[in-house]
Amino acid sequence: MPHPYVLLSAAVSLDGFLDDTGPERLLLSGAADFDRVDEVRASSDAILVGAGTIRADNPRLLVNSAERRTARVAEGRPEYPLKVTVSGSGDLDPAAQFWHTGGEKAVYTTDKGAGRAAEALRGLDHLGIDIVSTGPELDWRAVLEHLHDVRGVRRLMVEGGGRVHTQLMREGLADELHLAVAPLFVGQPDAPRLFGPGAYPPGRMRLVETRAVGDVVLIRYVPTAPGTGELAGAADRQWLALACELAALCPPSQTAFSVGAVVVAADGTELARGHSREGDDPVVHAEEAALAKIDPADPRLASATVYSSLEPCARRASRPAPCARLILDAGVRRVVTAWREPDTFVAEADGSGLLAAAGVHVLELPEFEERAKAPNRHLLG
Ligand SMILES: NC(=O)C1=CN([C@@H]2O[C@H](COP(=O)(O)OP(=O)(O)OC[C@H]3O[C@@H](n4cnc5c(N)ncnc54)[C@H](OP(=O)(O)O)[C@@H]3O)[C@@H](O)[C@H]2O)C=CC1
Ligand SMILES: Nc1c(N[C@@H]2O[C@H](COP(=O)(O)O)[C@@H](O)[C@H]2O)[nH]c(=O)[nH]c1=O
Repeated sequence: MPHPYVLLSAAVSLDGFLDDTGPERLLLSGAADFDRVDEVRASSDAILVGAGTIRADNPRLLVNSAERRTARVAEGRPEYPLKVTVSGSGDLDPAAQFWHTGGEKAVYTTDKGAGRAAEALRGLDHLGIDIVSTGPELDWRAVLEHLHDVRGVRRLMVEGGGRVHTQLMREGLADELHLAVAPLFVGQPDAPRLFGPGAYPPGRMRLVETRAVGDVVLIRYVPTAPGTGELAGAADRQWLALACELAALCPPSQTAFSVGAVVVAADGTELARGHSREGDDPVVHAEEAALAKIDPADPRLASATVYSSLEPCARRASRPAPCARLILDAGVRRVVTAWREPDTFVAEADGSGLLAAAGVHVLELPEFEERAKAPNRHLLG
């Protein structure tokens, strides 16, 4: 199921803290950085914070710039983004500024927390606060799916705190991290940290930007490590988007699809990429071209993911082995595709079925189907 684009935003001290232990919120950002945060808020459909941040900071989470609010309205968007919180306990203070400022509000909670939250917020019925349970436990995927499908959220800004950021990062659900590093120390071992201990996606994230904002440095990273098994992660979307871009590089053809493929190790290292008819080979397929660039003895293949804009082919006349076979022979156990092969050239090709029958995890992300089809429009009736 599609998710919103999830952007984690946080300001940290040089020693990695989100706040100090004092009663007041620690201002890590300076004026210029708070204005940058305001701009990101204005570009978002919803802003999420955990119930811990509501208790600690009593935030308003507004778009403060009148010009930015006017621009949102001119674009047909609500003046303020939807405000979202998560709470397991349902222990929410009805006097918190969160409820009394800005746009619409939603609470995601558990079956147990939903009753407590409804009770706590009973006096605020006129505000139409939406309380949604995801079941006995808080299920982050269910939260994101509900925000996307029911609330129409396409871009979600998450402003903390540490427990929320840690879970979204660990579960591979963050599409982007905005880290503002402030030139000061907290030095208190009990102060809240940005990220707690636990099992995070392996490997290194990809740096997409650094920028000085006053005396603060903004660092933007995107994830690279593929999801595991049947679960799609944020990095899967980045890699599949790249595969769709590679499809646009294919020499044109009236008799074959244009497809892009990338092979990525479990730690997010790109092993190889390819596209249809690349180099001097007029019939080579994208997955075939990419796999040919990797040593078959490379031990990373067993835990790698193949991203292909079109499902790997199941039969072909121009080569002895179809791409589904090549993937199995390479020992790859996970494939992510955007588009099922239509009957244009081969009737009932079912490369995905062939791979799944051999125990490979095959994921289809239909939100990329239009991008995968784009360079093939002339072939589709
Ligand atoms: N510098 C910065 O950029 C920012 C700093 N901060 C700081 O961070 C601190 C707050 O962080 P933290 O205490 O980690 O709080 P969070 O804002 O991460 O909220 C944690 C709360 O969210 C709910 N929650 C989160 N995940 C789950 C789950 N899986 N199941 C059930 N409930 C869940 C729980 O609510 P419940 O208790 O109701 O069950 C939990 O106590 C504050 O000191 C604040 O100043 C916050 C934001 C940004
Ligand atoms: N302290 C801190 C942040 N804290 C975030 O800002 C929220 C308060 O928002 P508002 O009440 O609208 O001003 C707070 O709850 C937390 O999410 N953010 C930053 O970019 N830099 C900072 O230094």
